[in-house]
Amino acid sequence: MKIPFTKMHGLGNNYIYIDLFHTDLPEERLSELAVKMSNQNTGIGSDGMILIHPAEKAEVGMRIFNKDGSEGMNCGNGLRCTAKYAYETGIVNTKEFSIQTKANVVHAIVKVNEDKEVEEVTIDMGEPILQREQIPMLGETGTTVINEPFQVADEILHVTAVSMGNPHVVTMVDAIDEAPLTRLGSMMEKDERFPEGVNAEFIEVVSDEELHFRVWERGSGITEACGTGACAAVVAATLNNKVTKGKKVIVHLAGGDLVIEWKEDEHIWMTGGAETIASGIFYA
Ligand SMILES: N[C@H](CCC[C@H](N)C(=O)O)C(=O)O
Repeated sequence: MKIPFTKMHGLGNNYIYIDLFHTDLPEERLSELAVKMSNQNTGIGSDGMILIHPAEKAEVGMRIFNKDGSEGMNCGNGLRCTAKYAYETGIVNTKEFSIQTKANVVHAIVKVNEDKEVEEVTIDMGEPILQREQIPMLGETGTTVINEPFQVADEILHVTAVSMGNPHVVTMVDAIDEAPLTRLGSMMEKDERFPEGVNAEFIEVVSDEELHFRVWERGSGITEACGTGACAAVVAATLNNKVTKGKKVIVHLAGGDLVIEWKEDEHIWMTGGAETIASGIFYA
C-alpha cells in the first residue's frame, strides 16, 4: 500500500500526518500503521501518526496514534500542526476555524506570513478536567488530585492530576535536570492507579510566569514536547498556587517554548510553532 504523508513537528514532537481528505486508510490497520511509520529503523521515524480527516462538528478533524499504536484522545502539538496543514493546503480558507478531536472541538487561530505560510498557531484548548474519576484515576469519586502523595518505586512524589481530554499527572521538582523521567516515567505511565495509563510530566517553577517542563508520554515515552501536557502543567502549577490564573505562562519544554494561559473563563489557550519537515510516500 502506498500512503502519501507529511512529517511535521511542534517543538520537536513529531508525527506522520496522513491527509484523509485525499487518502483512504483501512480502520483496522491504523494501529499497526502507526507502529510501522514510527519505527526509525524500518519506518519513517516519529512519535506516532496523526490523521487529518473530514469531521462532523468542525471544518477539520484530528486523530492521534502514539508510537506504540495506542490511540490518544488529544494532542496539543498535533493540533497546531493540523491547523497549519489545513490552512496551507486549502482544507480551510479562513485564519480561524474549529478542529474536532476524540476529546472535544477546539478553536484554532493561525498567524500567517507574507508567503501565506503559517508561522504560529493559537488553540483554545477548552477547559481542563479535574475530577479524579474523569482523569481517570482510582480513588475517592468526586475529589480532585492536588499535591497528593503518590509512591512510585522507592519514592514518594506529590502529584496533581489533570485531563485535557487525555490523562496527565504532574510532579513539581526543585531542578528539572534531576527529574526522574527515565527512572520513573515508564512505571508511572502504566501505574494501575491510572486505568487508561497516563502522561507523566515534571515541572520546575522558575517564577509565577515561567516553568521548566519535561515529559514521559503515554504510548511514546520521552518526547521533546507535549502540548496537552504543557496545559496540564500550568493548571497544576496554578492549583498549587505557583502561577496566577489569567496570566500568560512561558513553558520551557525540551524542544522549545509554549505560551499557555488558563483564563478566568476556565478555557486554556496554547500558542506555539508548527513546522513541516518533509513529505513523501510510505510503502506499507
Ligand atoms: N501521548 C498522548 C497523546 C499525544 C499528546 C502530546 N504529544 C501533545 O502534544 O499533547 C496520550 O496518549 O494521551
